[in-house]
Order: sequence, then structure tokens, then C-alpha cells
Amino acid sequence: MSIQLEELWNRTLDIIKNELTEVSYNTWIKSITPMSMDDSTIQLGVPNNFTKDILVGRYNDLIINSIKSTTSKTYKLDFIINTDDVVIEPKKTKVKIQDNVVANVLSSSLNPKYKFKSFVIGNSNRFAHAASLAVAESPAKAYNPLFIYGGVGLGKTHLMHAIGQYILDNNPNSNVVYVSSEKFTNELINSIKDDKNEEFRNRYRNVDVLLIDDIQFIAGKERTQEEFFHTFNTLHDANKQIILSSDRPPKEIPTLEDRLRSRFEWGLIADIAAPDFETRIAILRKKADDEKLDIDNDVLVYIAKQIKANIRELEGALIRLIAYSSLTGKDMSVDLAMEALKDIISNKQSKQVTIELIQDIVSSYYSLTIEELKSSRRTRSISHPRQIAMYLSRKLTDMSLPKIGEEFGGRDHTTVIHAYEKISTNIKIDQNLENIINDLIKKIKQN
Ligand SMILES: Nc1ncnc2c1ncn2[C@@H]1O[C@H](COP(=O)(O)OP(=O)(O)OP(=O)(O)O)[C@@H](O)[C@H]1O
Repeated sequence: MSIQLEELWNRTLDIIKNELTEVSYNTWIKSITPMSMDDSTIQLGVPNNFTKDILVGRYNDLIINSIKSTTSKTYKLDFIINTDDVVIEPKKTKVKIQDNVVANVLSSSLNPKYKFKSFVIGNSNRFAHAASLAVAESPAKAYNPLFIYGGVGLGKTHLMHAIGQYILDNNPNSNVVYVSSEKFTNELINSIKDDKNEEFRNRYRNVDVLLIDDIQFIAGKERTQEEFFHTFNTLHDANKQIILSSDRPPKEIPTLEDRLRSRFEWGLIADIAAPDFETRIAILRKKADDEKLDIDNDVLVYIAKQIKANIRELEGALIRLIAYSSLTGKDMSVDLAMEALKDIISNKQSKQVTIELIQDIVSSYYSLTIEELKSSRRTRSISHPRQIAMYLSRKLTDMSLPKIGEEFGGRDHTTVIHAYEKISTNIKIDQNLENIINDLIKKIKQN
């Protein structure tokens, strides 16, 4: 970069900084690297297509005008992708002006700790964070619905709350509703029982922003899916923002109606993966700073090396260490961390995979009861998960074939062999099945 361009860009940044929230500035503007300029055009490098779309769509004029205030000249901007790590092609929806809806702020269900500011960004969640902020900045204007998915304790709820609060901060009259799919289902059941269906509908069909957490749990529940289908259509048609979270992508939610699955895929799908080591350290460091504690890096490294797959557990370990240190009056050190966390860590290392655990995870994945899984029923919606559970029992435990058969409602060992062989063969030709099996193995091992 030439010195002239560097100076120009720094002065431009000073102007833009005053125009945007810190989070928007850090996410979009800071990701730009000025590359080169000639008499009429400035080339700006950006990390991916998604960021480019947002910059061109929302910030082009701001950048041009800010450059103009330092140079008194109008330059054209040319955005080039530096490294393109995002492959998702978001579907754009029509832009309409939002109605002014009477205030009905149900902000109490939003946790004030879960803001964009407190969310640590790393490679594993960068895209989900950018997508969430893009939606929060312009609800229902670009990506609708936003579907965030990822494993347990990786920040889905945090991002959803952050979106809700960002929207409320900018527009306190917005009607923002956050609900878990379990609560949605329970409220529906109660409304049917108490003959208050109309009230239920009005509550959910008159919102500006609807956030539903853990949407995978409505799979297999016919009436809830039906009701949600109409809620979804009403809101989408009225240009209201819908944000959903799940532990897996729509195509991997078994027993989800196709009409819902396709709707979930209409907007933007963003995943969150387990954090890498640097991100785990950054999360721990932020948490320690929030608590105003100066903790040695060695101690944080020890915790980050032990707990890898769940940020809730990572935070829990640090909180436990802090409590342990204050109760025993001992300074925080790696030795103290080993002592304080020995139960959690040895538990993690020695926990054995059992058939019971496999049955538990497979049945809840397919919204079945364990009794159904073990039953003699042969409908595919039950026999297929049963075969998967038998396959996993054979693969992940040391149990003998007769013992596995016994645990599945007293079946013969040849049935177990058949299930094992069938699933092993199908995995090789069915990518979707392979993904499901891998996902299940991950869940089993995480438990
Ligand atoms: N990137 C992050 N930066 C800071 N804190 C984070 C981050 N990701 C997750 N957390 C914290 O980890 C905890 C668990 O996150 P959260 O509840 O959002 O997970 P989840 O993906 O919704 O999990 P579940 O599947 O159990 O609902 C929260 O306290 C959250 O604040």
C-alpha cells in the first residue's frame, strides 16, 4: 500500500468510525484492506463475498463520502475478494419498508449479557457472527429467515439474543420475541387446552422479529409444525424477520416436514463449529477481564487444552477455578486448576459409551421414545433409527452381538449383524446418512 493511500485510508476510517456502532465498524469496515488507487478508483480488499455484498449494499456511499471529505474528490470503489472462505449464496428477498407496529417489547426474555460486544469472534463462528449482525442491522431486508446451527454450547443462543437486543437498541418500539421451540410448543398445547388459540396466534403473528431457539425439537410434532408453518408464512409475507437456531442444518433434521425444511433454506444458513485453541484462549481471557481478574496465561492454556468442544463448559471451568481459588484462599495457578477441575476432566476422559447412552441420543435425535426404539414395530420411521442405534452400539462399545440384541428388545444377534451390515453399506453411498452418523457419534462422544 502506498503511503498516500495509507494516510488517506486512515483519515477515512476516523470519519467512518464516528458514523457507526463499534460492532458494525469492527465487523465490516475493519475487515477492509486498501489495495491500490489511481485517479478515479480505489481498490479495496475484503475477506469474502458475504462481506463484499454488505459493503456494496450498505456502506458504499458512506465510504465514498468519507473519502470525499478528506480528498474533496469522488472516487469509485472496487471491492476485491482477498480470500473467499464463504460458499453460501444467500437468497435476497424484496426490500419493503417496515410497518410501524405498536410497541410491545418483550425484552425481558433477552439476557443482557449476550450482546455482540461480548461475543468473541474466531474462525469457527466468524460467518455466523457476520450474518447475525447483518440481520440485526437491517431486519427483514436481506436474509430471511436466518438459520444458525451448531453443536451444544457454541454460542447460538448468545447470537440470537445479541440480534434481538441490537434491534431493540436501535428501535425500542420493535416487537421482538425470543422463545425456545419447547416453550412455543407448550404455549400452543396450553392454548388449545384453554381454547385460546386466537390469542396464541395473535401473539406470534404480530411480531416484528421472531427468534426461535432449538427449532429441531418441533420435528415430529405435527400440530406444532402446522401452527409454525402458518406463523412463518404470515411473518415472512409481512416482511418480518425470522431467526432460527438448531443443532443441525435443515436437511439433517429428521421428520421435519418438507414444506418447513424448504422454508428454512430460503434465507441464509450459517454454522458455528467448535472453537479453535486461540479462540478458546480469547474467550477465557475476555471472561477473566470481565471479572477483573489477572490470570496467568499458563492457567488459561491449561483449561483451553482440556475443554475443547463446548464454550459453556469452558466458561464453567473458569468460574469453578475462580470460586475454588477464592474459597481456599490459594493463588490461581496451573496446579490449582488441576486440583479444581480434576472431577470435570477425569469424568470427560473416562466416561464410557454405553448402549443406553446410544439409545438415548438416537431416540431423541429422531424424536422417538426409547420404548419405541426397542419395540417390535417395523415402520421405517422407527426401524431405521433402530438399525442406526444397533450399528453404533456395535461400532462404539465392546458389547457382544447377543448382548446388543438383548438390549434392543431381545432381538437375535443375526438382526444386529444385518443392521450393522446394512448401515455400513449405505453410508458408502448416502452422504446424508454418513453426515447423520458422524453427527450422532459426535453427540455420543460429547456426553
Ligand atoms: N464466541 C463467544 N464469545 C463469548 N462467549 C461465548 C461465545 N460463544 C458462546 N459463548 C458463551 O458460551 C455459553 C453457551 O453459549 P450458548 O448458550 O449461546 O450456546 P448454544 O449454542 O445456544 O447452546 P445449546 O445448544 O445448549 O442451546 C454462553 O454463556 C455464551 O455467552
